[in-house]
Amino acid sequence: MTSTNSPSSLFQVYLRLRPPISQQQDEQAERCLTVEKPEASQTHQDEPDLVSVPTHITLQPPSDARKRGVERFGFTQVFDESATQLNVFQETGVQSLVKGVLLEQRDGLVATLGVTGSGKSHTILGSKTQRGITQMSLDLIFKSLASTIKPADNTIPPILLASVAASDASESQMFTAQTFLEAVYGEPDRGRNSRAQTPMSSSRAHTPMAVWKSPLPNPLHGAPILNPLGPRDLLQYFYKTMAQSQTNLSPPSPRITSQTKHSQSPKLRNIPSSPVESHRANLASPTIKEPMPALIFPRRHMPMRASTLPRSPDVGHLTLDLNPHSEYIVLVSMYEVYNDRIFDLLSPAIVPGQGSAVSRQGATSQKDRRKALFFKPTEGSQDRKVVAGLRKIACSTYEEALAVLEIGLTERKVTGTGANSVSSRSHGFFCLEVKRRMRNKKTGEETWIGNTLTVADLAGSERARTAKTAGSTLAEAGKINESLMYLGQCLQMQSGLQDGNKTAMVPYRQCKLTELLFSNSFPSSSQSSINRHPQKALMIVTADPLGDYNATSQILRYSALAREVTVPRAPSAESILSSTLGSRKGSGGRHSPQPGLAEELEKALAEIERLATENEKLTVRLAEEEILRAEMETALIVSEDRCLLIEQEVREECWVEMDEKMEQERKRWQSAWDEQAGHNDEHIDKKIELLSQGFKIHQDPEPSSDERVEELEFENDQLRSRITSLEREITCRSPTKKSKSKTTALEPSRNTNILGRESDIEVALRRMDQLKLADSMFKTPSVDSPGKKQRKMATRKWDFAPEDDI
Ligand SMILES: Nc1ncnc2c1ncn2[C@@H]1O[C@H](COP(=O)(O)OP(=O)(O)OP(=O)(O)O)[C@@H](O)[C@H]1O
Repeated sequence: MTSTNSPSSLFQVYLRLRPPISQQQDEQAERCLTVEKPEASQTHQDEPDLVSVPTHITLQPPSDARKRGVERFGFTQVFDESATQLNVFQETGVQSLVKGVLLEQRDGLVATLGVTGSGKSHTILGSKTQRGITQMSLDLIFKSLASTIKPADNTIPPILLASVAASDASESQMFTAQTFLEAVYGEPDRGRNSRAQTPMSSSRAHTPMAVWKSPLPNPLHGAPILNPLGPRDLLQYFYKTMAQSQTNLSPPSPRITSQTKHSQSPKLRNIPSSPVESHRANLASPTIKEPMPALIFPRRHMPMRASTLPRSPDVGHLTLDLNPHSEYIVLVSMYEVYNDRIFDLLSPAIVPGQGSAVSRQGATSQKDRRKALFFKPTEGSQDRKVVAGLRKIACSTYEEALAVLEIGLTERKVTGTGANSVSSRSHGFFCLEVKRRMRNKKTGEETWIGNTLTVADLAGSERARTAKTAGSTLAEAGKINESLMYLGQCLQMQSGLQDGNKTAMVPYRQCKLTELLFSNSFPSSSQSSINRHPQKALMIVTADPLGDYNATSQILRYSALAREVTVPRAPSAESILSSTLGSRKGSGGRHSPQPGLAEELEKALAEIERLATENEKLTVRLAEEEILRAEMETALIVSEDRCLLIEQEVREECWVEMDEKMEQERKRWQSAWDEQAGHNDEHIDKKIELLSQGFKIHQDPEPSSDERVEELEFENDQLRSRITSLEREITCRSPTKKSKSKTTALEPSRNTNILGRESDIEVALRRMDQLKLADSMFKTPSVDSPGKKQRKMATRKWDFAPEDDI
């Protein structure tokens, strides 16, 4: 087993066991973790002569599980359930990390890793009664800086912040806590007192915040627009204000010289006391024309509960001695790694025109609206990677810092509500940066340099895969599993390698989480960074001894500095035999084995011994194979998640592509259709034109009355002659009806007046029809078939049917 206290490890790894939440849980659950008693040689690193600390635990598989080997894990130190928050703070060496930040120009990093519910947040952020590592570190920093942190009224003047911002290498935006808290809560004085609730409070934020350019109208009611105090803005503003009032300062150089920056100078008395005032003055000033970017925060309503702020454990006795003549400033920033991207927790999501709450789910239903930040070396930080573009809040009191922390935590919670779990959807990073004013003795230029203590609360390795349905939930679960797997690989590599190999061998560039945790752990290779020390880091792994065996063993395998598999020794055959013989002796009082029997017994014993050893070896191998299999299973799950993600992305891409093609095709068809319709219209228009040209409407001239009379007389004559011919015909055909018909036919002809003629004609026509009908009825159907006759009748019917029916 490798040494668990290797100074060459990039991370010191501690294990903390969580006490049972209730007595019932303690009684019912099966315990899988046991802390081994410390060996004499295992002593605490800071107090080698005094304390022996436990460093190993054994993980016992549950009784109902298949036969598995007992695993033994080694850590820098193991804290059992009785360990207090202060024990953990002191014995993990967080104090030495703070010392590194304040005095040794060394970054520090504390991270917690563990299964959901194992106590990560409790360790890092505490509870309503107990402070966590973050609060204790903050308190220690502020207590140590008490004599140096100025001014006395705790108001950071803009000029001071401007000079800090000017020398900041991370392209950040800086606010004073007063300004920031005023933006969030709307009451300038509340932030000065302790507004901070316990970080464990369950309050939820409203809307992720929106950034707007001043002087655009504010779309959110009651939300103030504030000066963000970017370095350039601040300096520009400062010099412009100076010029406007009474000073004759020259334009700013990138570095601020000592003569320009004495806030106590009488020349600077008219500087607005806060950035809010600065901004108001700026807006009021006719000489300053450039619109400055501004920030909108939806107001929050959180009850002030100073009395509930936990004050214990107290870390006053750990205070560090600093040079009282140095000047320091504390900057708090927070970010989270969500879906392998970095987001600022103190910056709002950009949701223009939206004043209501926007959940993470809502945001991710399209794309995450927040701007992802880069972790990179910058112009001012060539050899050290920084998260660029963060919002940093300058805090002058412990309470202010806690209030800012509370806001960031609330943002993290809110953004995590898209799925079911709140805290485990992202890895949270809280950065406490302490900068010291430095002056170049030769040039008189001054700058602020500093280091950061980062506290990271990593997402729990819960069974996210059971919740991976689709979309953002799937992506979240996949990314968490993936990042934790890479972290496990890095931790395993870092503990087993010598210093020289580490940069090359630790695979920390695989995801954002490992990049953030490991990038600054290696000594810098650049010439310019002779003074930069690699960061000092520690990992606190939390575990519930009564929790799920599989999840716990996976985390322990990822994180332990050393690991081995042991098999519980079966009682040896000899001991069984001797005990059996002993018992026989005891019962019978006499024992005299025969020599042949004894020999046989010896042989059997030897054989049993051999078999037992072989069995033991095989069991160890089996256990190792089991572990390998479990690791492979994890890798497989991660790969499956990845495949699903890729598949989903490909599907989405295909969908988008198909949509585009369909749209193109639709447009093509539409234009062809329009073109064709145009042609048709043109064609028809031409035809109509041609036809209209060809048509000449002819109207007969109205006949004169004489002509009309003549015409009628002519018709009359014709009809009369026709009648005559018809009468003649009738007379020829039917002699019996001759006289009658003659009488009937001739009767009207006797009527000689003109009116009588018309009725004669009518009568004649009616008779003709009757004759036609009679004629057809009397026709002999000799040759025609009945079918034909029927058809004829039908035809007649057809002839007589009213026109509408036809
Ligand atoms: N050392 C401890 N002493 C007392 N209570 C504890 C301790 N550790 C954890 N707890 C309690 O256990 C519960 C779960 O702990 P916590 O919320 O810290 O888990 P977590 O690992 O952060 O879970 P998640 O990943 O879901 O955020 C809380 O109620 C917490 O107060």
